[in-house]
Amino acid sequence: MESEKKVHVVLFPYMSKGHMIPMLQLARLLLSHSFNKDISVTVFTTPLNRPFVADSLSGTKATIITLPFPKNVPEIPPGVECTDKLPSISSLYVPFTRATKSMQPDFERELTSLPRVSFMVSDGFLWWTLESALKLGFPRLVFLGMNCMSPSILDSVFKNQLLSNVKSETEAVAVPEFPWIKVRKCDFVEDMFDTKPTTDPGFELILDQCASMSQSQGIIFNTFDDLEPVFIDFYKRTRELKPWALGPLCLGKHSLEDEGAEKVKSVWMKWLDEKRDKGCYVLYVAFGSQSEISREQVEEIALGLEESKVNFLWVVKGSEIGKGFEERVGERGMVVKDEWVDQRKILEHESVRGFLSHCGWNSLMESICAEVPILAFPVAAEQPLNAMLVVEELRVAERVAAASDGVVRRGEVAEKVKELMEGEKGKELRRNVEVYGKKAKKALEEGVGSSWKNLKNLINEFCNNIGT
Ligand SMILES: O=c1ccn([C@@H]2O[C@H](COP(=O)(O)OP(=O)(O)O[C@H]3O[C@H](CO)[C@@H](O)[C@H](O)[C@H]3O)[C@@H](O)[C@H]2O)c(=O)[nH]1
Repeated sequence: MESEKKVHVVLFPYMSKGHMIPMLQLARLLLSHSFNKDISVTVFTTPLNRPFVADSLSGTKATIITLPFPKNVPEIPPGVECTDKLPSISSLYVPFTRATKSMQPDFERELTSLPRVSFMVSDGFLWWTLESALKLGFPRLVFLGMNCMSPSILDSVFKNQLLSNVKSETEAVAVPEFPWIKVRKCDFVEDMFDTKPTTDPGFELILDQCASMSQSQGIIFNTFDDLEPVFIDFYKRTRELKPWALGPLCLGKHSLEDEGAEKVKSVWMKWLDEKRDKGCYVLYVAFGSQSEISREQVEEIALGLEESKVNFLWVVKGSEIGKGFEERVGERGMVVKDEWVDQRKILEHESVRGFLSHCGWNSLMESICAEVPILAFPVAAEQPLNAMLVVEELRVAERVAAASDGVVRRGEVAEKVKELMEGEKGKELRRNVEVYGKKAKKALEEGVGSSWKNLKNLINEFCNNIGT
């Protein structure tokens, strides 16, 4: 049977844009790799996520299978199948994620009707997919959409209970494995360093995810060898779970739409064109697909941008900005509210010279690839660790400092924004990010790039040397 000779990869992304996007980029990368004649890819998702998945995979031969999302889950409003639609991600992440396990029987039924699976890449949050892989006899690789440094630091903080006895939020403690790196309590999700009863639902979920991860056959990082060699090497030397650096995934072939004739231009792209034509530089401001920022913080950012006097494009999700702001900044600023923008295209625009970012890993990778220096404004999750990587290790970013109440004040925003866009520091960061941007492109160069070769090796390792 012909299908028996082929490499068949199953991908199962978590239902959150920040996780789906890099996994779908991985699908494109697999299908455009020079083994493409031998590779087929099946992506699992749910009905309401299907349009986004299909759009992201347009023009490829990927097969999409939808599984019904669990119904009647207490706390999860009907019709919510993606975390960006949750009324609160911080309080509903656990029940939402737990509910996905009810998809397991349907998932396994579908798998048994598919051609033999060579290996599966599933999101680390979907811990139960390992059971399915073991039951049906194929390898599972785990994907978190992260870099290699952040989970390495998180592991150390957690295992060594590094911050458990530290009272101050801002006291810096050295990480034993990487002593030049200092962590502070305020850089971690509340309570993650305290020992908890194993009955705590959030803690229980993490334990299940970690157990499933450690029994998997490998872990894929959205990074590349030249970006964080120390951390990738550390992971290789000290972990049983084999790391595969395959990024930057955002540099895989864009959709056909991107390559073909230009669609109708959005108002913000036209606005960027106008700024370029007038020789003006623009700061891009965005906080990812779903971040929850307090009203007070949004207001401070707005006033800081106003005070900075720079041109800016601000993509806002689910937040209200104080009255009169847009009128006051006039032509200098554009605010895009609750709309999906093509962030990669914005970052690649000639007028964009800086990125005020919440430090989601996809955003940082996209900024590095577009050679745009960053003003790091971490908000949640592993973002403060990502900020450390880009600020302290790579020196492609500057970081805003929060006041003692955790809020970053307008004056700080204004000062750092000006420095990034017009100051000496901004110039230095731009020089550095240009170097990494070039290395990023090299990593995926066909036949020679480190990530290109890593992907080839991964396919060979799990598919009995097909294509060599
Ligand atoms: O209007 C929009 C909004 C977002 N994006 C894209 O959406 C992705 C957002 O990803 P990311 O920057 O990583 O932010 P989050 O959505 O917050 O991502 C979650 O997932 C990431 C990967 O695991 C983590 O690093 C973050 O901390 C976590 O919040 C990026 O590719 C953006 O280009 C758009 O294209 N248009």
